[in-house]
Amino acid sequence: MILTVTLNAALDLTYHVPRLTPHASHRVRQVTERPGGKGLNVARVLAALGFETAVTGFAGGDTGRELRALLAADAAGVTDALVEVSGNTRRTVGVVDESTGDTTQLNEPGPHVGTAEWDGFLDAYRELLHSGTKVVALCGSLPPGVPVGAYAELVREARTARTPVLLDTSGEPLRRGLAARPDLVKPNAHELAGITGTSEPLRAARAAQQRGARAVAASLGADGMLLVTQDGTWSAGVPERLAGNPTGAGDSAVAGLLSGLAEGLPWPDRLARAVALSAATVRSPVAGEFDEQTYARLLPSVKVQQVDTP
Ligand SMILES: O=P(O)(O)OC[C@@]1(O)O[C@H](CO)[C@@H](O)[C@@H]1O
Repeated sequence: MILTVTLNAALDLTYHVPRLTPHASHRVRQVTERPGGKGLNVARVLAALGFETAVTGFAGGDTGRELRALLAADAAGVTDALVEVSGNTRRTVGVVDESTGDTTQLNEPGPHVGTAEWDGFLDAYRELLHSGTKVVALCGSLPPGVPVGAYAELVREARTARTPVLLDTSGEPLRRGLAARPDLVKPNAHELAGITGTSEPLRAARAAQQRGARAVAASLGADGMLLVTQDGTWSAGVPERLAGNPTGAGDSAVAGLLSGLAEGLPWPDRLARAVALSAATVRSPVAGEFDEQTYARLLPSVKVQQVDTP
């Protein structure tokens, strides 16, 4: 089983408008509601690919109930191992400007999580690690009340359980998480620059590796991905530019890397899967889903190149 953790799960609302203009009123052309937050997106993509997948994290209140009902109705069949919290699960709103394809994201902070709730989660997480979890991904922002070192703690628990662990977060939780030595981190270029102070992706990825990650997969938007590991360094991209909604493309990259890790594929094959899934997600109107035909078409055409190490 592949486990994903979303401490700050969300009900994702996506609005499509013909053109987004600040200070103006808009008619929304299309509305979608999905169970979201980064780890839920990763899990939904994995389940659609046929992997046995479970999600944990917090869910609570009316929004939490709605999120869980949507998850249960999803034909792909993600196992719900979310832990109840007293506060209300947040909503996130993505506004897609159809004239440019650009997306504006508005993310609520999430429910306050108390100390007893966090301790209860840790118990549930340990149990999941010891009951059939093959690989685990820790994804997204932290809700208020959860300690800033939470991911570092979850990485350490995974390492104690000898479960390979991937971390996808940003800022101080990422900085602290790195020091706990996760097997893989997946920052985007902005997040990577934020923690290393360098905007050149290769130098920044190596700096993140020196801070503790065994491997670093940096997503570089339309420029594809860069992967720095102890066995080699590779870059990969798709041979065409795709227009669409990029929200969730990074989560699909995580799904590609995780599935390859679970299957024991060589690093270049994991990277190819991540890049093709990420691009196919841009062609889907909402996060956590990908266009299957685009994925099947792109996967054989992904160019993975070894990067010479000086
Ligand atoms: O606030 P976070 O946890 O950083 O990000 C949450 C979020 O914006 O990320 C996903 C796209 O990656 C959306 O589905 C989701 O709601």
